[in-house]
Amino acid sequence: MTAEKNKMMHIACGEGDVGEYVFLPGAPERTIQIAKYFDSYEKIAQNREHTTYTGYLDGVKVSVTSTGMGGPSTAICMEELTKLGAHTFIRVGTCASTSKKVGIGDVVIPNGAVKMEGTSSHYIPMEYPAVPDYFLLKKLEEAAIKLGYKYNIGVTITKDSFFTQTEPETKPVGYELVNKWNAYEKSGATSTSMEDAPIFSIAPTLNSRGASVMLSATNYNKFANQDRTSLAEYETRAIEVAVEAMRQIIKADHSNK
Ligand SMILES: O=P(O)(O)O[C@H]1O[C@H](CO)[C@@H](O)[C@H]1O
Ligand SMILES: O=c1cc[nH]c(=O)[nH]1
Repeated sequence: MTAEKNKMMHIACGEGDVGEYVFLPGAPERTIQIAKYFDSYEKIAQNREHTTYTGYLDGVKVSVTSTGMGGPSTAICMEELTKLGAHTFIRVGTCASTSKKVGIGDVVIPNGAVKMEGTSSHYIPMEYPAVPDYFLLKKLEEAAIKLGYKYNIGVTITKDSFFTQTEPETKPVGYELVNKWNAYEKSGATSTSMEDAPIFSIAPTLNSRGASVMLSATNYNKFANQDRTSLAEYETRAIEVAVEAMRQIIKADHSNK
């Protein structure tokens, strides 16, 4: 925390500002879209890439904080939220399809993440797998079924760099990137984005739980241009699944107390 205001250095939230249950979109603009699903909400803070709203779901305090893009800011965000009492994190993101099984507008719930990124290795050994919390994963799947959305459960690829995925052949190490992306695909990975592996890896080290639900922004074609205007009509699907799952997680947690 900073000395003067007792606020966390990056997310700019202080004691009592956030709930134990937190949604983690990458994009700051998505925070308000998620907060609108709360029973009530207020804007708490905005600093750098981190915007936070806090409100209530079925009487329990919950928050949404944007992580920004990629592992480093996501790690900072989770660390600071944990210091303020958060213990359950659901990423609500967008991803690209890396499989014919996933089309644009599909809901994607990762059951593991390829660590094509560097942040998780600051916490845990590289050979240790990045997997979401199983209970959270189950609740996300149940929510997708309840809401009737087409969903995929599969391995996601977390990368540190966007354009080395969308145009790998143009990069100096393209010879390696292209082969890696082909290998991940042949190994069955169904999606890619930029925050899942750090969330899955860091959560247990903070005695917390992490999982992810994403909306596929593309059809199977990692080189396609993405038309973001066509996304708006689908984006709420991942949010709805995340909110419904969080309600059920909260209910289960409280009935177990
Ligand atoms: O949709 P969000 O959560 O912003 O995440 C995805 O979008 C960004 C890249 O465009 C990366 O952060 C990627 O993970
Ligand atoms: O292509 C995409 C879309 C969303 N997120 C990514 O990381 N890549």
